[in-house]
Amino acid sequence: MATPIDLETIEAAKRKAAFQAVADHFRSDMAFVGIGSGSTIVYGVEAIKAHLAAHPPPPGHMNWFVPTGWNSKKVIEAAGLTPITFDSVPADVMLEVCFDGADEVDDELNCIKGGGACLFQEKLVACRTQRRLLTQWKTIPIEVAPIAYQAVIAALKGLGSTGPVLREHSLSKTGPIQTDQSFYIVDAPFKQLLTPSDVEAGAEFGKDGVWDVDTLAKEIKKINGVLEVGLFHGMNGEEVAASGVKGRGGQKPVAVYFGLADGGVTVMHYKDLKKK
Ligand SMILES: O=C[C@H](O)[C@H](O)[C@H](O)COP(=O)(O)O
Repeated sequence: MATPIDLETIEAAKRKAAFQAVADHFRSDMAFVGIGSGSTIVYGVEAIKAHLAAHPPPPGHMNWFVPTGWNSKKVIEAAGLTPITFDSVPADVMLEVCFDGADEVDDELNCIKGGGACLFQEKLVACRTQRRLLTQWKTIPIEVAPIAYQAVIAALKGLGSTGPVLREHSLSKTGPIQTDQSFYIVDAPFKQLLTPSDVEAGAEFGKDGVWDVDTLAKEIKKINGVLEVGLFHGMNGEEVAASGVKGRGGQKPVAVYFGLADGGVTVMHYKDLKKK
């Protein structure tokens, strides 16, 4: 049996990955930077703070950090950085970069996010970002209107999810957990998702609960009462820009930084995947 990795090693690996992502992609002269949610991003913010201390921004220059939820804002503030709400970012401005964590990442950089109940605002910010960097449950978190959760669960079963459940506090008498939008989270297990390459290679989907990432994300978004789905798929911000669309980012990251138990960091960059 494999030896379980202790918590200290996991945290050290997350921290190292976050620091490397920041070293590779953050600059002190950036104006708007997205900050995701979760435990890994705490290290990302620590790295940004250290970077700014060592390389102060040009005189008079402001670095604005766009949080993806309440907790994310608190992490920014605790580091002495300046948060700005998503709706205060001028409409014609793109965020230069966004750092975030993920629950799962596949070989094509599709991600599952929402393990900590943050996904709607993360997707809002992602879709306004040129470059997203991620540091690393086969269940898919889905943010739903409280009044509709039972209907959503029934619809998810119709799509083939085996046992979607409403996420509750560990102390269940306190009820369902609520998101930053005061919505609920339904966790929906599905069979292993197919990637776009699997589909190109002819794999069948759409029956017996077998889906590809793109189609399943769209099908779940169509269910009445669903605000957002924790599948981050499709194009990344650089691909969107290259397609000629302005003022919009992409859901997928341009790179993922995996912290390893041996102290190393593995980087998956989308351009390298394309060369394969
Ligand atoms: O809902 C939470 C967010 O999507 C997080 O970014 C994701 O769960 C990864 O979190 P962590 O960095 O704690 O693994």
